[in-house]
Amino acid sequence: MQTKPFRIGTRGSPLALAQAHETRDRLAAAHGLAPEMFEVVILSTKGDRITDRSLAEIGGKGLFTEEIEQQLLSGELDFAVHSSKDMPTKLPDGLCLSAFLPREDIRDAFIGRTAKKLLELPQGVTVGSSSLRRQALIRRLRPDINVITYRGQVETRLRKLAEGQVDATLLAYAGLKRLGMTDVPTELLDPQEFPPAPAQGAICIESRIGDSRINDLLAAIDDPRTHEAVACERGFLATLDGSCRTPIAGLATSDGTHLSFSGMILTPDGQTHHRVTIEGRATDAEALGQKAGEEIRAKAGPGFFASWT
Ligand SMILES: NCc1[nH]cc(CCC(=O)O)c1CC(=O)O
Repeated sequence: MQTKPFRIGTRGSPLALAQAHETRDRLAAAHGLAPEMFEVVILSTKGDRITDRSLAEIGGKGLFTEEIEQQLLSGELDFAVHSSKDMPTKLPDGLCLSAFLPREDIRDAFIGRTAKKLLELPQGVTVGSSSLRRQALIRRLRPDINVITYRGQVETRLRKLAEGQVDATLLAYAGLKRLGMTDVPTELLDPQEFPPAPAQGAICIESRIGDSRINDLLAAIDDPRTHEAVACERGFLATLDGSCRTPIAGLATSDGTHLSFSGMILTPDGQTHHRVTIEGRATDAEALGQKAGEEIRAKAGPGFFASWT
């Protein structure tokens, strides 16, 4: 029997902590354990420390996970909680994403200081976003807008907005909901026009491959439909993106038997885009995502990526 608390690794941002606490509470409930049986261990990552440059510039997504993964591999942590969206498609040897919590709302939220909607912004105003996908989607719908790179925790971004550094920004509605900030968005964007990032809104748990004691514990809170959807979206991402420099959107839904996916890639200026849709069996989720990736790559042609990467 487990006597020492399980050690859960997480970043220290308010959103990361909310996600770790939700995971702890679900595990405690599923197994009839006291919350004290789970110790939340906060780690600072390079991605948290460097906030003045875009992620693509400083080396991509691994920056939010490196330190945590080292401690998983060395056995100092039992498992780690992340936003699936922040996870590189290739994990270090020995680690896997073993469970996904039921997905939150997948939509992007628009937060306008003056205009309440993206299409109602006056000509030429400034919108802040650090996401290549959001930048390209904004430029596609509003080529007149000045999009600037804008990083930091949710709270920092909202403060910069309130101070007038930008006229509007975009954030994942899922994160705002988890922080209890449902009144912050002034518009929720239509996922057809403004499709989310692969894996947006899904919390995942990373653990050691073959650690059956921990993986059995985690299996009790895995949501299979979210797991399948995210596997498909990550398959799509992995097929397309080695560099983190391509604006990519993708969303799958699974009913447990059937899965449908739609994906989109854009040029950074938003002036060219391609879409793909695919349907199939939920058990083939990852392969379907990869197939969609191959199809959209063929549609776009070699010149598409060569034009800026
Ligand atoms: N890269 C930051 C990040 N990673 C996950 C979320 C939101 C929560 C989620 O998508 O699960 C955010 C902030 C944002 O995009 O607004």
